[in-house]
Amino acid sequence: MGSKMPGLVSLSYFLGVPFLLVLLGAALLHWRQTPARNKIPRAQKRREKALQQMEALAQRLRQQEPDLDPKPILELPLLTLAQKLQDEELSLESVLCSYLEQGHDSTCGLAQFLEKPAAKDGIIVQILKAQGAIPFVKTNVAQTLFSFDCSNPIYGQTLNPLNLQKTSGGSSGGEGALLAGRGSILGFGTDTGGSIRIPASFCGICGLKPTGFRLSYSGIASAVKGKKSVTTMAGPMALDVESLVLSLKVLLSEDMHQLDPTVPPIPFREEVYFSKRLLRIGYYESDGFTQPSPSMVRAVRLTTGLLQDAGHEVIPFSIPQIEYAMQHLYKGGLNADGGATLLEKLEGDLVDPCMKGTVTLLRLPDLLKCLLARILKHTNPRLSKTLEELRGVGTPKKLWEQHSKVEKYQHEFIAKWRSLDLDVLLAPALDPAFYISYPAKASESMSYMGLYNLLNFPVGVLPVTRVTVEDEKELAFYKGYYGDTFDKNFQEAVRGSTGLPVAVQCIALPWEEELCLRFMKEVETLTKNQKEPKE
Ligand SMILES: CCCCCCCCCCCCCCCCCC(=O)NCCO
Repeated sequence: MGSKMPGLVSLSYFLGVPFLLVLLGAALLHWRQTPARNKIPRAQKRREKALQQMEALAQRLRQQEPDLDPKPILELPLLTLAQKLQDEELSLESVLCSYLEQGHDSTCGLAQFLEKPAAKDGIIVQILKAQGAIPFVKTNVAQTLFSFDCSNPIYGQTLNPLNLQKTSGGSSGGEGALLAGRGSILGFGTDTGGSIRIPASFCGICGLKPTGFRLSYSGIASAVKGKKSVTTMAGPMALDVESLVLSLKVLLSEDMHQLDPTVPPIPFREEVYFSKRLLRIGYYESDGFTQPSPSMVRAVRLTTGLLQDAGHEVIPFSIPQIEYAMQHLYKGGLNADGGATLLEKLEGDLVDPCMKGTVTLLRLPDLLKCLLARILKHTNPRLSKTLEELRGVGTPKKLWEQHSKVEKYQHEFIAKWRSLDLDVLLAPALDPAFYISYPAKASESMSYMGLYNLLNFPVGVLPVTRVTVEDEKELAFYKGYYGDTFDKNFQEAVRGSTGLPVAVQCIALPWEEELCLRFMKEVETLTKNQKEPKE
């Protein structure tokens, strides 16, 4: 320091103090503008170190307990495991999670969110910890969470443990892969368009997207906050329905409302979950927007058949105005700000391939979006409409109009449901797992999932069958409803999936999580008793 000062003094003597100040200002500005992506190598080194530490600990445990076989423990349903822990048959340190946890980054795959460790635990984490859960890992997500792939420039792509050429799905794909690989027994994700349900479906596990605000969302990192017409929700992912039930029971304790009074004080209603009343079940095989894969149709047919044999009534249902709901209400609501918030979070970052298409379109000047939308109107109507919606709603008045259109649609949907006197609804889940990089290319197919974020209904996903050779053969004739590139990409995305899990969605009206889970349990019991399909 001492030797530098005389240099500075003599420099100021020759160049003058103002020049030095300008120089200092420029250096300061440069320091402030250091792109967020510069933090990525440091995060990668931290992960490398953490993996090495984990390996060393595992090695030590193997030496200390050479006879320990964790498989039978990790295969246990959460309920049995909890019982064994209570009875002190087991003393196990394990369990979950991907939310704000004190001292840890929650990056959403964004460089801007690196090196900003949470000051305290989020509310879900607080309650789970208080009940004895031990969060042990944070899992990978899609950059910004606005994708149903699971890849970001910091930690890379998460693969599907059931087929390494396929994605685990996303955005909560790290949880899906970890659970499917029996590396955990309970995980948590967030869902704006299927982010809990798609990884569950692609990886053959169970997931629940509750009604918005039934669980606290406080202390969950998010790239885009403030959107009201499409509800984002936190929810559990696990190996079976009972585990989802247990986690919900724990979370819906008095603590949840005390810690976050914006959450309604509705405890878990056991009487609804354990009711044996026969159900009136609506169902559909296609949403009318994305032609389902052959295995999606077969999964619904198989399940309705079993439900009917068990004495339930099944009634065909059709989705009202699906194109309007997905194109205008869902996409328009998700991008009401013209993508400004999302683009802001990507400033100075590398853009992951799973986000490139959306980001490129969002970055186009408004005039160009408008022009392209017109040009593509007849040749690619879906892309044309997307471009229109990506322009944003424009004014606060238009935003309120958008909100009220969503409310109107919700009520129309409920009126249709009520006119058929339905208890619950059965629908295809999006699957089988896509090849890597295909979620971005076949984004329209998330219509099966996004609809229920728009409606804000609770939905659970569970596997019911696996893709057969017959399903694969039938896929060769897939045309799609629009015959556009999205449809062609969907057909390519789901190819080569023989043996991979196929799920269904179990849907209930808002705040009816217990009924939704009861329906899931019924489907799980009936389909588990089925013979495995011939591959
Ligand atoms: C040439 C390709 C153009 C693609 C344009 C796509 C425009 C936007 C389409 C909207 C797709 C939205 C996907 C959202 C997935 C949300 C996943 C999710 O649930 N995330 C959880 C966040 O909490």
